[in-house]
Amino acid sequence: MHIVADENIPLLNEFFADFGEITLVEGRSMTAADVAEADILLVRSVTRVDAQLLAGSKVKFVGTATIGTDHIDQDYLQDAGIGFKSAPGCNAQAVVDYVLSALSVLVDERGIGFTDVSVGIVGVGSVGLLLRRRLEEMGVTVLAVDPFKDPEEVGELVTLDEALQADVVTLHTPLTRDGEHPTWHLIDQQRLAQMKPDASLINAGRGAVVDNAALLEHMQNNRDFEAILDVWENEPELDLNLMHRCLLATPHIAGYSLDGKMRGTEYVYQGLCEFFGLPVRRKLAQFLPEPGVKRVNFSDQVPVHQALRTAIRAAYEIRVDDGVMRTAMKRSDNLKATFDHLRKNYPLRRDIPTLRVGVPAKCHDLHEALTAAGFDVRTK
Ligand SMILES: NC(=O)C1=CN([C@@H]2O[C@H](COP(=O)(O)OP(=O)(O)OC[C@H]3O[C@@H](n4cnc5c(N)ncnc54)[C@H](O)[C@@H]3O)[C@@H](O)[C@H]2O)C=CC1
Ligand SMILES: O=C(O)C(=O)[C@H](O)COP(=O)(O)O
Repeated sequence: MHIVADENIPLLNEFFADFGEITLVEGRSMTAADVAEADILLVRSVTRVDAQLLAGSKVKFVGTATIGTDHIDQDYLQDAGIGFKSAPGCNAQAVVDYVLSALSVLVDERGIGFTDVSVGIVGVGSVGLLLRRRLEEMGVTVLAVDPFKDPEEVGELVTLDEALQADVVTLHTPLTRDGEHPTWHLIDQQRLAQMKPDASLINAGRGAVVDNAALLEHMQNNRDFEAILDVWENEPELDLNLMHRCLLATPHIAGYSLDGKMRGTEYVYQGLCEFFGLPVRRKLAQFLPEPGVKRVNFSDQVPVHQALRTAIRAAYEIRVDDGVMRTAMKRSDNLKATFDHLRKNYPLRRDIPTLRVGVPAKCHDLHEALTAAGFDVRTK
């Protein structure tokens, strides 16, 4: 069989070489000519997969190594009898780590602790639910909203109006344009006006869930309002004025831990095996390397809040990604290419649970707080 795959999918040979020859293609510029002779198409979020790309091709199966599926015309795939598999939850942990790192910066900026803020979570799926569990175990007040979920399964839910009253609102919905509760421009001028004037908005979902022009205008009129954006309306195009006004800005890398990306490949491989009725022979654990940073130790002198933010930032330091993006954009004469270059050349990062943290046996509060945040805590 012939496989055409986005060149940015990791472990392609390790997982898929047994299926046939693999041709690598640049995902964003993939054309119908690239896929015409393919039996299997493997993509990431930057390839629009629809009739325009696939009509007349031999493609029997499409896999996307991503959580999001807004780039896939699933109705077309179904009508055309083409198999499909995405990677639900593959990088949820990485996005949670991103939000925890962002929160650590926000509370530092305000000279407060994690438990001094309330967090509104919009969308309580893989990412939102994991985030909710981590935050609540850390003692943070959460106001969660999800019109499609049952509180029996995801915990107490509030209305969007109520969630928007939180100190920090973080968005984890898919991008949808129709149905009962579409998310396109869910956060618009009116909703922004409902938020506290000194609130913070985090978007690590999809750019167009926020009306970016309205957000910039809102921030120009409310100097204490902060935004942390990983995703941008119309990316890889970017409104530089919006980026400059954001407290933290990153190039759609919230989910880019090595664990998350490789897990995405594994989930698609499993879907492909199922589709063709073949046994699953490969497992991610065969290929994941040892973490670069393996252990952080704390003494009994460190306050819990300080240990938490140090450990979170040892695992993932959002300010580095923010700095790299700002510098690259400043020097760039092609913003779209720079945005994609930053993503393609993203440095190695591991999920929080891969970091072992040593704490003295007598420090029960510290043990509890770090465990709540997801670390592999050991007493020493
Ligand atoms: N920045 C990044 O690198 C990444 C971004 N994402 C984005 O994050 C999104 C969420 O990821 P998951 O939690 O894994 O997806 P999921 O599908 O597990 O959960 C999404 C949740 O949003 C809810 N939802 C839908 N419409 C809503 C609305 N109008 N209001 C409130 N809730 C609504 C759904 O009911 C569902 O529970 C993905 O669709 C993807 O677009 C995902 C991974 C990485
Ligand atoms: O999984 C998702 O959904 C994401 O947003 C991915 O992290 C995006 O990564 P790319 O597919 O654009 O490389």
